[in-house]
Amino acid sequence: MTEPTVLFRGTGVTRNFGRGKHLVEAVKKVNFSLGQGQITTVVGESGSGKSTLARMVLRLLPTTEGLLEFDGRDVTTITGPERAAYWRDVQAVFQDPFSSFNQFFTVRRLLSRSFRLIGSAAAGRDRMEEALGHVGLSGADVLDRFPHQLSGGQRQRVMIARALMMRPKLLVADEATSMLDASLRVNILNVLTDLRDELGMTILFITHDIGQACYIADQVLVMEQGEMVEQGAADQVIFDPQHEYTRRLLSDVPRLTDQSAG
Ligand SMILES: Nc1ncnc2c1ncn2[C@@H]1O[C@H](COP(=O)(O)OP(=O)(O)OP(=O)(O)O)[C@@H](O)[C@H]1O
Repeated sequence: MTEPTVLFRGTGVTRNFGRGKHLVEAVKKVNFSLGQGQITTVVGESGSGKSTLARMVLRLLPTTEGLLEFDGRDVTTITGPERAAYWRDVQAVFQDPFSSFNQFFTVRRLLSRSFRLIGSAAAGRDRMEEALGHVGLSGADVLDRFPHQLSGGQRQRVMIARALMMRPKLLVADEATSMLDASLRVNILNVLTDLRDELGMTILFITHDIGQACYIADQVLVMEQGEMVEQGAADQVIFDPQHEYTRRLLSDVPRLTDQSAG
């Protein structure tokens, strides 16, 4: 198989919090790349630095050290209009879809807020329908509903649609399925693999659950206490893990090894 084009590359990426006795090295000199059109998952236990890494990729958190390159450009310290443009190309979906919703806004109103970034209301409406279609929802079904009238899975699909309206090149999903029950979780994972297969979307998927990581990933990055202890093609990491920590994570989900995860 030919190597995919690299869309995002992190080199020596480091993030510390606090100092002196209170220093926390949340992410330590991590090197990784995200292949265009691939799903890369970052997996690790709570506190391993996954969200900190995701927030640096999203440029929501400055790096302490290291280089971030997107589409061949150094984006490590971009600010102002350059960063605003970056946030169109790189969109995020977070854990709790409820928290991002104003309970008194319909889905239509929530999604309409992106229109000004798209240019015109007419173009925005087209994109809204298109984006809802990509996540398997129809406007007629959800646009006039309020958040409490949607299931958790529908809410998360609306949030993915909102991100897709910007036609991002990279979608970062940080524990985007962890508040959903198992069947809805698989449904969202399938939405993400469809986005990869149909749109060629590049996805960075963050999870503490190696079962989910393996279910959707092309590439798996394993983090332990701020370090990236293992990375490789999903099959290689699942069936021939090199690091003890990865083996331990995998041993918690024995059924994975017969590829029946879900
Ligand atoms: N703003 C902050 N100030 C101080 N320490 C922080 C901050 N954010 C994260 N940390 C610390 O950095 C380390 C990594 O945290 P991070 O949230 O990135 O881990 P995680 O793998 O995403 O965990 P979880 O799955 O629980 O979200 C932890 O020790 C955490 O306490």
